[in-house]
Amino acid sequence: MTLLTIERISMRFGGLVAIDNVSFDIRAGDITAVIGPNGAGKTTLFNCITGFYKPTAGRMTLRAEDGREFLLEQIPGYRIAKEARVARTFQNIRLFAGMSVLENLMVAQHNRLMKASAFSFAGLFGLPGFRRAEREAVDKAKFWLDKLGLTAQADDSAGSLPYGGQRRLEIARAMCIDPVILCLDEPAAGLNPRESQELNGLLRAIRDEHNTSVLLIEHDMSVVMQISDHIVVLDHGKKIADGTPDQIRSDETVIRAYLGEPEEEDLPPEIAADVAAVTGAAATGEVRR
Ligand SMILES: Nc1ncnc2c1ncn2[C@@H]1O[C@H](COP(=O)(O)OP(=O)(O)OP(=O)(O)O)[C@@H](O)[C@H]1O
Repeated sequence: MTLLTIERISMRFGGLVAIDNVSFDIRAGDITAVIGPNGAGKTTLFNCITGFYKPTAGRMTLRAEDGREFLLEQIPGYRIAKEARVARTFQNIRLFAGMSVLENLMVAQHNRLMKASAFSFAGLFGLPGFRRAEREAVDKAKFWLDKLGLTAQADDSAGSLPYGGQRRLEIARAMCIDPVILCLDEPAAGLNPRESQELNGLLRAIRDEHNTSVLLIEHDMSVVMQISDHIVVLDHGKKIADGTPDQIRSDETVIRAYLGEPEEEDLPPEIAADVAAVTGAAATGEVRR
């Protein structure tokens, strides 16, 4: 079933066209990756889907399980998280650094708690409905702390967690809104190989056990190729390919976008490794442009 249809989305910044007429579908239950060289428009596309930007043109239709449809380009950003249940993390981590790890997860459930407190009255007097909602919020926070291996740090300040822990906390916070789509902007950035493997397992579990589809931007091709069901490739704001990891690996246009036109000199090792991961070629000096 198609969960989100992106139709002819464009985003201009003055004279610069960051996204140019891009269309694709996100199926329910898939891990979809958006990849492409630097400046391809990945983050801009993410910002459009999650309501941080309003696209200059195009339509994004999210179909909820209950049959409701949300036109994401039309509704205010806060409703995209609250009602359409599209959650995100950021390329540069954005936690409440001075709050505890547990408090960060409680803040994420603020909307639900405010409603249960009848916007303060039931909360002030500790009425049963509010107390139940509060217990459920704590239980949910504890569930995700456990799932992400952060239980022992629950009372530590979020800012004191090591980098990998902060990345996991951002995912836990996003999961506390029970998202239908979890949008992750470079979740493997800065992780070591072990943490990167753990992330793969976590994202598969989120897809398989929590009825949440995953949309990720990622430069780490070992993550993308191992876990994605569907890959969309952008280059200079345009979609140049869309398919399974195997289809993307052998797509000539994608190989050219990463490789450039053939020349004699060797690629720098870090680019050669990226190209090799996309194409399946050996990550050595034999990859040339
Ligand atoms: N707010 C903005 N104002 C002006 N130009 C912008 C803005 N945001 C992005 N751009 C431009 O849009 C283009 C696409 O940028 P974007 O960050 O979406 O690419 P990206 O694929 O995410 O790149 P990277 O992999 O380096 O993060 C770039 O040329 C960028 O400079």
